[in-house]
Amino acid sequence: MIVTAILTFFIIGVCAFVLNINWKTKRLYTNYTLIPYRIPVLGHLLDFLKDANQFIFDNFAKYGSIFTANICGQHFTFLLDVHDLLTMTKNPSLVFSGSEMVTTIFGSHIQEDIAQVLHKTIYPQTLQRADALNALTVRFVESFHQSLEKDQMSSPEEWRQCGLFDLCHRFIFGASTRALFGDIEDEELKELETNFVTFNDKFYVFSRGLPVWFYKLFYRSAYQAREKGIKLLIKQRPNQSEFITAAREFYEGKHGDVFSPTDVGARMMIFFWASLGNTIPATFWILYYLLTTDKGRILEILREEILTHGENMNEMKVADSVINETLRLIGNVFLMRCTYKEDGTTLDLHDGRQLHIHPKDLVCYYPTISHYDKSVFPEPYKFQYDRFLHLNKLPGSYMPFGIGKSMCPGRFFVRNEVKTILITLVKEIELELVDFNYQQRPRFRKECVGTGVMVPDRDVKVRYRFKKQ
Ligand code: HEM
Repeated sequence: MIVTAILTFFIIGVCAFVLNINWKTKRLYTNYTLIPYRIPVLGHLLDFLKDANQFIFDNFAKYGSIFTANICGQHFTFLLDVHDLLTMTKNPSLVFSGSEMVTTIFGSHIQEDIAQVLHKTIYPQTLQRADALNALTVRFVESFHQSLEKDQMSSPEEWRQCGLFDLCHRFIFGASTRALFGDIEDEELKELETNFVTFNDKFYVFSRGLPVWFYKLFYRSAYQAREKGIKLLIKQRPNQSEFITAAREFYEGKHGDVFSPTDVGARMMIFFWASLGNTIPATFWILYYLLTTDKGRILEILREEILTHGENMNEMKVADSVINETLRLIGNVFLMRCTYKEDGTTLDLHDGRQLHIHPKDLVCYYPTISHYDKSVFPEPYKFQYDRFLHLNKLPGSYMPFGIGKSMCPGRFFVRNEVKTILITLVKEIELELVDFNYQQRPRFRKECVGTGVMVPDRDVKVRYRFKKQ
């Protein structure tokens, strides 16, 4: 009798459990796969933190171009066929989902209407308009050369040995920060730099959108570094760029009642990180591929290009192709959208199917999938410096800077920064690898996936010296 009762309870329990899962799965994901997970509450979090790139590629191979992951209760539907991308980005009910993310990463909430003003007015006028971009580039070049001269004076013509990543950091950090934020005293710049490095090292954890208490408890020094950086950026400096001036005026003037000084500092922190966090590793990979491919022959080709066209950056087509090809290989971002419509929204997919997006679920495109698609980019794992040289326009499946409304507004500036460094390298500096061992080459830091560009897991030894003029 007792055995029968226990068995009955057991069977009812199992049925209820199975029915509940099925019901939930059916209700939410008709026709699409919610990937099974073993750990309740966390869902796929650990797989995702360990190696999100592998997680996506594995599930793409297993389930095809649409599947849903559960990360701590948040559903991410990956929509990985490039033919469905425009359906996603052009759907008026889907909006850029960065606001919550930005809140956790930088501690500053950004409302959709403010984001629109930035994208429609401030970014185009101050980072993309030719004369504003030109002025910003000139500031970068001046600052960059000032720091080079200091370095050169310390021991002219001597070889200096360092890490390639460290060198790129030195090339970019001060020059970019001063070009954007104005004349920062050396000491304050140093302080900003220390805090940037600490926060940036753990940036990937902040980008996973976990609750604030988690960061305060487990990532205390990175959290504090962010707060110190925000404090340092509240202050205005002379000669700040048109971009920073316009953004500050917008926050402090029109929205002065909404934004406290700390909020403005946090907004500045977003621009500060955005201008450096991807640029430094991208420059590292560009120089790494130039130094390790074809025994430095591409640097020779670049030298010829620069000698032929002077220093006209718009004419540096080989440099553009090198930058594009590097970003194809290392560009790494999640393009995410969500809907706030109560009944969600439905996407009509290219193959005739429909995908319903529930409110608060995230839809996510991962451009790395198309960057490594051999039907678009033959021999996708190979660095081919001239791959983009013969294309009139960039292919639709190439998007290291994002797509649509939220596309990176700094994409023109970063090209000019890199070209400044390339011009200097071919004209003024000799740079070479030291004891390079291909077996111990840098790989991508697996845990940093999705934050913009892949970060190298180790540095590469180089030496450099200034050429005799
Ligand atoms: C290789 C270097 C860079 C890469 C790969 C890169 C990539 C990106 C990506 C993928 C986004 C988000 C797009 C989206 O989610 O749809 C973004 C946003 C942004 N980037 Fe860049 N970026 C780079 C350099 C820069 C630089 C130098 C600046 C300097 C001003 C900059 C300023 C910004 C800003 C302000 C945003 C936020 C736009 C918003 O308000 O939504 N970026 N970037």
